Amino acid sequence: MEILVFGAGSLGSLVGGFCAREHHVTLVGRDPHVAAIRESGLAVEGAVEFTTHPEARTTVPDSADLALVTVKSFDTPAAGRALADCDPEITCSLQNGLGNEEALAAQLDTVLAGTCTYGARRPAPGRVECTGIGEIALGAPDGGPSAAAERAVKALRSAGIDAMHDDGMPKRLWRKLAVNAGINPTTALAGVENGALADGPLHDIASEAAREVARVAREQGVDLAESEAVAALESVVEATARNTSSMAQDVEAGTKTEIDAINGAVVDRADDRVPVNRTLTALVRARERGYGS
Ligand SMILES: NC(=O)C1=CN([C@@H]2O[C@H](COP(=O)(O)OP(=O)(O)OC[C@H]3O[C@@H](n4cnc5c(N)ncnc54)[C@H](OP(=O)(O)O)[C@@H]3O)[C@@H](O)[C@H]2O)C=CC1
Ligand SMILES: CC(C)(CO)C(=O)C(=O)O
Repeated sequence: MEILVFGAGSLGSLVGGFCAREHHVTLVGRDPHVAAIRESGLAVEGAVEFTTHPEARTTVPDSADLALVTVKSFDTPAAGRALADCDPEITCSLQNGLGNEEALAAQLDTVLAGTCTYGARRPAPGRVECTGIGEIALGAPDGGPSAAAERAVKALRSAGIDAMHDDGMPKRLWRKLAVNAGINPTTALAGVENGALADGPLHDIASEAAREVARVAREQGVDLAESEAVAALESVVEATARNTSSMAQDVEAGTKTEIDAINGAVVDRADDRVPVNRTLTALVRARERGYGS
């Protein structure tokens, strides 16, 4: 299969690296990472170790069977516009947050929703570290069967990725949103690892944020119980206790966060009051503007 990974950062390099062992893969990213891969290949380290040689470039190729989108959510509209030039048969978001599929579908025909629980970081150009083996779930954004998802899952599985087709993606996306809405801003603002949310006041803030997400999900017709959202949050806190969340890393580095697609998206979609998500959104936006840093 011709697989294009748009956004060769941490996650894109890891997933693209796996895929390159079985398929023709083009990583679209930025220099110096792209230049290093062209020079010496991509070294995958950590929980899995191998070197692979995907094509790497800074612009999209002419065509692709499957495009995996792994830019941060604020770059999704630009990714959609760039991908329209090569018109992939199937495009799938593996990103966190809400709204990525809609942004891609504004430019592209067959768009799938995806969630990914693999962990990745990029220690240096040409290298990517797998910080945790997880799974990728793909499916139609509105749920139901999808031949495109079946095809994409088959391609990922043949490359050694634990991938599955889920015909209930809306619930899966909202459950992951509840986890990220609880963990990411709370760890970012408190400057702590995920494990600090296991109990005490930070647990209370994160779990109330997750409960609000479940309430908004139900307003949107997605049957996510508050207890299920909190249980998902607690299980990820335990499994990723030593992780510094992506938002905590972004705030620490002074770079833009995905707050708009995570807690901001909950606030935008809420019919009712969501005070914890509203407050977390405002505080992270203030940090992005340099307040309190
Ligand atoms: N890392 C992880 O373990 C996981 C991440 N996710 C989600 O996956 C998504 C990606 O995360 P992550 O990999 O950590 O983010 P990164 O910032 O590491 O990767 C995104 C990459 O895309 C590049 N990029 C953006 N726009 C373009 C463009 N137009 N052309 C070429 N390259 C471009 C960025 O470059 P630049 O920074 O220079 O703009 C960056 O290198 C997020 O939504 C995240 O929440 C989900 C599960 C796990
Ligand atoms: C699951 C979690 C919270 C792991 O750190 C994550 O997705 C992130 O950091 O963005």
